[in-house]
Amino acid sequence: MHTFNRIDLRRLILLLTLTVALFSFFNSFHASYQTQRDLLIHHTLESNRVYAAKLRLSTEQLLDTMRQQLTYSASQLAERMDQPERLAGETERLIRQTRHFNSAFVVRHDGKVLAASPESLGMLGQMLDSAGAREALEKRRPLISAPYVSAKNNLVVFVSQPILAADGTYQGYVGGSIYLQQENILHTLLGEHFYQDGSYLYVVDRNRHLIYHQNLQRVGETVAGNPVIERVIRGEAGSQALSNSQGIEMLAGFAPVTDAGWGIVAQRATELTLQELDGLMLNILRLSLPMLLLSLGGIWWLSQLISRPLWQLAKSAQQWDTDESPEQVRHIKAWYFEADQLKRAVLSGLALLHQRLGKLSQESLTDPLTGLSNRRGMQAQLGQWQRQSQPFAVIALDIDHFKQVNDNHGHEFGDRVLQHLAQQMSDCSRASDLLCRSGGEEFLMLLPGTSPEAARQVAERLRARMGSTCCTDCPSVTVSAGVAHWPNSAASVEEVFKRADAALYRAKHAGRNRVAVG
Ligand SMILES: Nc1nc2c(ncn2[C@@H]2O[C@H](COP(=O)(O)OP(=O)(O)OP(=O)(O)O)[C@@H](O)[C@H]2O)c(=O)[nH]1
Repeated sequence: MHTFNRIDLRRLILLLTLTVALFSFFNSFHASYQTQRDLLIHHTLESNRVYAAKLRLSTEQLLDTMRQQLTYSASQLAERMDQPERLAGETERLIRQTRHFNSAFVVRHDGKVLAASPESLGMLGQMLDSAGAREALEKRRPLISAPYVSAKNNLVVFVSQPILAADGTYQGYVGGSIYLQQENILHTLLGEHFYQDGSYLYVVDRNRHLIYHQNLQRVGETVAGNPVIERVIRGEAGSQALSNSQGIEMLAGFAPVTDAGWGIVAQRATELTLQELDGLMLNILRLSLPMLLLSLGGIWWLSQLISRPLWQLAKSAQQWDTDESPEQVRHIKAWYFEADQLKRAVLSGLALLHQRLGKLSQESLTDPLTGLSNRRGMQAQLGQWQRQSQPFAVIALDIDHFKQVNDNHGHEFGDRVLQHLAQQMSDCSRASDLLCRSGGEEFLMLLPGTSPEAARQVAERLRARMGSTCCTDCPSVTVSAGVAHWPNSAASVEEVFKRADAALYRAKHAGRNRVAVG
């Protein structure tokens, strides 16, 4: 019983295969998650890099067009610096026709504003002293200024072109302002590319000032400690995962606009990118679930199929001592090698066991000296006759003066006499009779379906044979016998044996070598 409390093979197989199956499933799920994650991050970085590079080209083209416009204006104005209407007309044209600038100016070499559009600015005739104006006057070459706060308190970037007379004399410059914190050409150019999926971009100048950002509040802000900005203002292009100035993980692509000293950064929050992955993995899980359940069912079924023969063999071990067990074992379907070998071994073991048990049981019911039944053997047979209400006669036999035989001729001789009597009993009886050595030199013959008289005759015949035929080298040995019958002599079986014993006692007392009927 104890062994059956232990975990069985089926559960072990189930445990093992389920562990392996679930481990493999989650391992491949995890690997798939990691691969998809890396792929998604790689794709986002790459698309942001390509996107930044594309906008860099667009921005460079825009700046180029602006310069061409201003170069054209400068060439038109070189000989007309003394014609205010022409100057005003040109600044107006720059604003209205090109739509590149929020305001346009023609400034004399000493900083005086000769023309300004829109007129509402009220700048005409003023002396400019802003950073952009000073820089343009000092450097006297085409310029894109760093962002600065203009005279009208706008955060601007100023693009200017020197006006040179035919002899090369510097006369001033013509330029346009881009108001960074208002609708401007950069918004038109960059804003239309703004993604709706959480991607966004910004532009910084060489001093890390934001000159374009979707959030206008941030324009003009200086961003420090951002590795991508550091790289892009060094002139590098590429992509990088980073933690931005607000501590948010970002996937950024970047490209420098070298001429202007600007850097364009396109980025998307890593978390937003990976949100797609959660949905993707859930989908994978949902799609693979039916297969997983099917596999688990298969594992359960297979584990049962594999363990069943061994379990049946193990269970049969509880009943190996019964006569039915070989038949039960034979019916076990041992469909694979090990189970088949075990079944064969069990069957041959069982055959041997039953043979031994049979022999042992035979030996336990038999008297070893004479080969007749002993008392236990006789009881077994008697029980059967009683159940069948089978009448029988009893002959109780006892060798006369057997002690003397032993004393005079030795114990071995005595044994041979006992064997001889057994032989004679056998010769005088039928196959259905039960012959038994019930004690030392006491014997019983049970004769089923035999009348008291017929039994007496058998006893008489036996007595006569013993008297005349003993061993060749020994004096004649006689026997006395008492006969009784069940149910004629007594109602109970115990009583009928007593009756036979009593008859034997009488035969002894009457002089031995005779038969008495009880
Ligand atoms: N050789 C031999 N002798 C046995 C065996 N079993 C019992 N005996 C002997 O049988 C003898 C029986 O003696 P008793 O019971 O005195 O009976 P008896 O000498 O036959 O005398 P009565 O029965 O009165 O004729 C004893 O001496 C036992 O030792 C046996 O297996 N072999």
